[in-house]
Amino acid sequence: MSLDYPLHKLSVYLSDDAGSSITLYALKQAFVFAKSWIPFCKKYGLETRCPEAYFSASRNNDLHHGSSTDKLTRDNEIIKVIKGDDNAMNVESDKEESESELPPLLVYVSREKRPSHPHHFKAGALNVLLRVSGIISNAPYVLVLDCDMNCNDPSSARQAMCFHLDPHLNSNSSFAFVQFPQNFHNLSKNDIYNRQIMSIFQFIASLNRKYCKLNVIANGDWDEARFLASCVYEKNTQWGEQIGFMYHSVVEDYFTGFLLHCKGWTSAYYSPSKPSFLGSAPTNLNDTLVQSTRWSSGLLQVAFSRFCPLTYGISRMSILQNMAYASLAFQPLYALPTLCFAIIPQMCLFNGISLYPKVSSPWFYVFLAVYASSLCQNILETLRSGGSLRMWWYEHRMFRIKSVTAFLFGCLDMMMKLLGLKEIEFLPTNKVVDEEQDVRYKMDIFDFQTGTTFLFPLTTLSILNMVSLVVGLRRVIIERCFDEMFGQIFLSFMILMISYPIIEAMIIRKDNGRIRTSVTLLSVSVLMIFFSFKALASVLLFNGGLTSKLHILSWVLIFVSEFLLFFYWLIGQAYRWRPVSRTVYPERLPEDTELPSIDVFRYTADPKKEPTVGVMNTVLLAM
Ligand SMILES: O=c1ccn([C@@H]2O[C@H](COP(=O)(O)OP(=O)(O)O[C@H]3O[C@H](CO)[C@@H](O)[C@H](O)[C@H]3O)[C@@H](O)[C@H]2O)c(=O)[nH]1
Ligand SMILES: [Mn+2]
Repeated sequence: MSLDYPLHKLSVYLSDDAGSSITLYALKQAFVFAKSWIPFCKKYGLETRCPEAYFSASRNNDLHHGSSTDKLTRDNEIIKVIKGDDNAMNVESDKEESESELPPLLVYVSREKRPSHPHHFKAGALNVLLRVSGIISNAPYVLVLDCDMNCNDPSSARQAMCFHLDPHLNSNSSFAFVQFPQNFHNLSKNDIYNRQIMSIFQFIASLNRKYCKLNVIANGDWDEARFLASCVYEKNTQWGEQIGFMYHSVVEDYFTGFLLHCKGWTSAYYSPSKPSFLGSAPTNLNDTLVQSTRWSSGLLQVAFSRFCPLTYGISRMSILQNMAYASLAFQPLYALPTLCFAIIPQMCLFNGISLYPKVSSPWFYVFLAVYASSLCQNILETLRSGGSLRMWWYEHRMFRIKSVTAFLFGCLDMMMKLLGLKEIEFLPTNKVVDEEQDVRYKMDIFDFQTGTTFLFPLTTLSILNMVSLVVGLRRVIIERCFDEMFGQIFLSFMILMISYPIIEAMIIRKDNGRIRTSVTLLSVSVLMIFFSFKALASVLLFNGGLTSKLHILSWVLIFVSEFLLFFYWLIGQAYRWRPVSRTVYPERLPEDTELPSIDVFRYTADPKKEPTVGVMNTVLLAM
């Protein structure tokens, strides 16, 4: 609300998927607060206008806390307002202030959700806001902000308008959106979970609106707005398929952007040195992996559909842009080669089978060159973007960890979906910061308080690598076959270096963030069963000939994995071109520019709550 923009041209909509009375109450308080806060910001030219960020920076929390306790005491009244459908509309207006001083229009929307109707998560919430705002303010531009993001630069909307109003950029009215990079306010110096390298950006979309502005506010006729926010409204319509934000995938930002680009819309990527918006990144392993799993499933939903970038996009956009979309869509498949590299060479080392060329052979240097050059490329990129070697190492570690967990579960989700066994869901990330976990994050200590499903692959692979390295080294010393086995020993060693925090958390650590002994025991048992089964099969089924068959199979798998990695590397090259080819810097708008109006969308959801049944309110809080 305190954007540096003509206030009567802004309308702020809050979608509350949790249908929570506290949110509604907080919104009312926010409006009251805004009446004094906005003039205060303007008078003193504050740059940080998100009250929470401002007060935490100045360590003056009194005002903030004062208002929140008052929130709590008046809670019951608000629940009545929310539940009683008839009283839901609540118009508050303060006639004493002159029009230009009034805070922007503020609207609370809690859409109707019923288990029998898919609500399509965030994209569904956005589309409801598109429709409801269409009959209230119907601005030609929309600014979309997640609940865990805040505006860091009050002039951001003006800056974005520079692109939209630029006659050169928008010469044939095909300019759709300006995207800002995701920046976070809660990262630690080294960011062990590596959220910084995130590369999915969205924020401002201007879409054709289907509605013309009705004077809902004056008439007090809310039936239309209620109907638009009801769960039956979209039945047998093109919403989510042709109109609004797209439903096909849980990464609706990626998919909607992809389709807009396919349809010939253009966009700008704008990354000013002072970040325009700041969000909250997950700061523990569990949240990071939950989020990555959702993204992996959502990306594969696109990759394995008729919208696969490599087929659908190839004729509709430039080859580089298409490669960038494709490399993201297929990224979760990294799980497969990564798993092969973490299991097969180690099993072979354990059994004394050599997979890679001898150190003395010239072919060895081909492998070495490929491996070293890809590492060097990554290191250089991290250093060039202002990172350190240590950051590269954390990034590298986190990518491997995600490959064998989140990416893997994304692949499994997708397989179950293809087999019709499961629907993919949008599990919102946790928004509550756990003090203890936060302390560990700031000290670069991993927090392994997460489900066994996520931990099991990590512990099992670490133990497998540990055992095979020890057995392998023993064999090398006894049989003197260092030359043949060097590749595999080196690989196991690297994996163990990457897994160091996992091993430490299994064996040494005693704090709450350690890995539970039960998980370690489970991994050990599964490995023991696996090894004894192999020995048994070798004797009973193959008369001891299993080793040679395994040798061939291992070779094939490693070859396929190397090939897949090369394929990813190749399509991933397009990314490296993107910042250069798409970053444009806006010029300042002339002082007398007539600015268009903007509808600001914010939306929240309660991850722990079941879909709200039957709650449907569109509350006009202020005008
Ligand atoms: O049923 C839902 C689920 C989510 N949300 C909202 O969607 C936003 C994003 O959810 P969050 O839990 O913060 O997920 P993130 O992983 O942080 O979101 C990232 O990934 C999403 C795609 O998966 C993108 O839409 C987001 O812009 C991007 O920040 C939040 O405002 C939620 O309140 C809803 O309104 N309804
Ligand atoms: Mn978020």
